[in-house]
Amino acid sequence: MSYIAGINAATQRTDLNEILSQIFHIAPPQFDPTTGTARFGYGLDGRLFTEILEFPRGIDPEKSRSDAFVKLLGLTAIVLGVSYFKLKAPLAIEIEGIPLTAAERDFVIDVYENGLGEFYARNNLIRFGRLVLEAPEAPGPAPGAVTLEDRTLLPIGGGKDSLVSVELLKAAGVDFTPFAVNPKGPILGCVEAIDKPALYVRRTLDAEMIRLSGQPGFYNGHVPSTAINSMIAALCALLFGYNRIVLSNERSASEGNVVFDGREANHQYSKSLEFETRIAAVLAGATGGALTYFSLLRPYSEARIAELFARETRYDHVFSSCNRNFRLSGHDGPLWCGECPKCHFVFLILAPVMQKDRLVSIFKRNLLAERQHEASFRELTGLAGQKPWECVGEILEAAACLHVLTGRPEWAGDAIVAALRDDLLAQYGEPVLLEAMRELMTDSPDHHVPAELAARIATHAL
Ligand SMILES: CC(=O)N[C@H]1[C@@H](OP(=O)(O)OP(=O)(O)OC[C@H]2O[C@@H](n3ccc(=O)[nH]c3=O)[C@H](O)[C@@H]2O)O[C@H](CO)[C@@H](O)[C@@H]1O[C@H](C)C(=O)N[C@@H](C)C(=O)N[C@@H](CCC(=O)O)C(=O)O
Ligand SMILES: Nc1ncnc2c1ncn2[C@@H]1O[C@H](COP(=O)(O)OP(=O)(O)OP(=O)(O)O)[C@@H](O)[C@H]1O
Repeated sequence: MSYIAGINAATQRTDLNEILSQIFHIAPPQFDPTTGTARFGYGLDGRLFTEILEFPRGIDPEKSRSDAFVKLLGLTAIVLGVSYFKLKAPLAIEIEGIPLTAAERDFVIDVYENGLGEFYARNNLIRFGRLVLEAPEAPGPAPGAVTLEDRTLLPIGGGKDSLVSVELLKAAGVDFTPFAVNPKGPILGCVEAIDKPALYVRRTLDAEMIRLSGQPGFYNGHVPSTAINSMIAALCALLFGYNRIVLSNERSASEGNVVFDGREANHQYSKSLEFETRIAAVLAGATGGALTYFSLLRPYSEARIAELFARETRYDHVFSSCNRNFRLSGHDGPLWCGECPKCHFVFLILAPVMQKDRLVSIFKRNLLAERQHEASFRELTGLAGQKPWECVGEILEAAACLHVLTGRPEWAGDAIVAALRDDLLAQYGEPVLLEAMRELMTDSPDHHVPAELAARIATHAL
């Protein structure tokens, strides 16, 4: 199929001439060290948008003038741009005044292609390999090195994963500063329980972009939030002196949801090992190797993280993995909605490793006893449909956990466990489910945790 025909065949909602004539414009960002405010400007289809980041006060203006900070501010402008780009998803992206090396161009294309993979798949938009990026070329490979203090910034998401990192770092004797963008609900509750001073950034998206999203003529969809939060963390690292950003992304996040347009589209792409490798290289390149970025939990499956989480009870009534808590407009419902695939998945992986009454007291109900969720659990375990577009673990992981419960007297009679038991055995067979569970509890060597830290962590995670 020709280039034009390929676009034509798959862009059903947008007229071909319109896409070809549109350009997404990214303006040079501005940063004011006295107020700690960064402003990012975008243009699309005759409209201008502005996104604002507000950092803590007390910034040394010299730090914001370093080549490395200027470079990362530019890259952040580009990464934050995905929210505005997605309104029309044109093929051309024009970047003004932000020079890029070849490696940075590849990174940007990766964010705009694979980072938006779910968005393209769900809107049936053919964009992979077709985006045209116009940006000034950076004269040299990278700015000079910056000096950063030997300190760790730990992004906190309010869920179990970053709390497992908290406990592993504490056990290994590594000090850290909790970090969050737009902290609310469970994030604030977790940071209070962690009991360390935190670093917070306020992020304000352009209200007009939010209003237009999904209106006639405008697309809406998922954006790579971990890429966005990571770039904001990197700016904080340079402004406040941290040489290490430690993520809490599990190995299960590397599994995609569907194959679309010849590629795997992954809801959690910017939590994957592939993205971690790319962003770590870009951050190191921009800082002369001073800033490192890795996920402490990469060796672990979600099932293994659940087992590590269950060892500590102090977060039981403050944490939540339910994404309804993190809507921009806020959320005044319970910590766990109990209705979404993420609630179902987290309940399922905690059940084999937690006392039943403890788990039920966290969720305030027994989700495995509620028959109305059967379809959702069937999707999670691969008995129906596709892996949900949510932050859930691998299909076989969910199936193996459910199978474990069929052998536990306290769970075996619950409606979902009883309803899925025979279908799981018929679909996978017991040897596959048992082997999957053994493999899920075996730590993967495929990670970027520095060797010395990995060895210390492994001792505590035994
Ligand atoms: C909280 C949440 O899950 N939001 C997703 C949801 O958006 P919704 O409309 O229900 O609420 P809001 O988040 O308040 O969004 C309002 C509108 O604003 C747009 N928007 C939001 C944030 C942003 O950075 N850019 C934006 O343009 C949004 O599109 C709405 O129009 O559904 C959206 C569409 O599918 C999702 O894009 C929202 O997801 C948020 C961006 C988000 O922060 N999600 C994380 C909780 C999340 O999914 N994390 C993944 C990791 C993904 C990754 O690759 O890093 C995970 O934990 O696995
Ligand atoms: N608002 C935020 N600010 C900063 N970092 C965040 C924010 N939300 C999520 N993160 C980080 O992004 C990564 C992915 O978030 P994710 O939601 O998977 O983790 P979590 O909330 O710790 O655990 P769970 O999977 O149980 O929700 C984690 O490293 C998390 O700490």
